[in-house]
Amino acid sequence: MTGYNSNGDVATSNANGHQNGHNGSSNNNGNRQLTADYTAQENHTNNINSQEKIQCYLSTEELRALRVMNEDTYPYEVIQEIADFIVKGSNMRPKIGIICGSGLGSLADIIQDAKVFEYEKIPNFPVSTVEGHAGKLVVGNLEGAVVMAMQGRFHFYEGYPLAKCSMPVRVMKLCGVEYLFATNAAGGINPKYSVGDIMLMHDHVNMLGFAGNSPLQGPNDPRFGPRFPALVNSYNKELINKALEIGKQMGIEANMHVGVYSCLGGPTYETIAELKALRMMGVDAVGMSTVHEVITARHCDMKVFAFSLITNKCATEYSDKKDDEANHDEVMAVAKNRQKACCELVARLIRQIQASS
Ligand SMILES: O=P(O)(O)O[C@H]1O[C@H](CO)[C@@H](O)[C@H]1O
Ligand SMILES: Nc1nc2[nH]cnc2c(=O)[nH]1
Repeated sequence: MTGYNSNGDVATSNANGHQNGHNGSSNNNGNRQLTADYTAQENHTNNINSQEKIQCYLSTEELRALRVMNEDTYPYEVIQEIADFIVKGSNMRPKIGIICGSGLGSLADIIQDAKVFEYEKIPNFPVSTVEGHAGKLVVGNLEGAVVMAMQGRFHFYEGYPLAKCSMPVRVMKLCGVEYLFATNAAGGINPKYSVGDIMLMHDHVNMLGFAGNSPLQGPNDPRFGPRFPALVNSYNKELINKALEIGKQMGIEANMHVGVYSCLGGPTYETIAELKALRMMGVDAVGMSTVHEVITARHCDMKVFAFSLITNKCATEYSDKKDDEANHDEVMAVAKNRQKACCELVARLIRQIQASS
């Protein structure tokens, strides 16, 4: 059920009167607090009487997320306002946009002369609710280029519609961004991949698209791009080749692959049968993000470079071993261990883009 607190924020509870969200566990900011009282509208199974006041423990971020989730689509003008806010507030016009994957937020820490915007202070911006996604937009200089980096992306499983998950890519476009660098943590399905490897994305299988869901659903605004965009050649070959060359220079070519990523809705990790099916479809790595961002970026004609950090090996055979189960702590730990290599790859590639422009 849904109710509203005194600030007009939306708060929800399930049939047992417990709040929806994270089952009482702490969110990424750890500042869970009493944020709302609301009047229960009906009897609950735990005998809370009708009209009795109950307390709702959602963090301020979660309440704001719920409110933003319930907003409708983002028209061009609203996205323009957000872009103007960022360009004016930073006094910079970025050329490269970076989306940091789970545990890869340090990609934004290497940005110099940074102007940092917390998502909750950006008008009409969603907020991050996942651990490992700090919820900050960082604008500044990296290897001679002005970049804007999202320390925290939005996922479908957080409750945001896909168009909202990838709305920041359009903000990037209207800020002046020409290149999207999207990174993610992913499970390796290709048996040749090891934990810690980097897979440069050269294609994707859009499972959410198979199910009839797209960030471009709804009326098309031609100021962003065409109604029916083509997606072959979505991943810029020149940038992939440059990254492979950089991998050699860094001495990590044995841990680098070029492969196919697939995005599932999450938040569950995959079953063995699903992983087998994905492998049969030619998928090398699986996650819960990136594809809708790439679609949105290609729709508005941005050049795309994307890679997956393989944070866990996906089991494709049945076994009783607990080790076979993916978990987010492991994902974060591997990302932390490999963040230096990921940062270096991104920095060197940006240096090359700058050198050749
Ligand atoms: O894709 P990113 O944001 O890197 O995160 C990946 O890791 C999380 C699961 O551990 C999911 O959010 C999945 O999408
Ligand atoms: N769907 C999915 N997302 C991930 N993110 C990191 N690892 C995984 C995984 O194994 N599956």
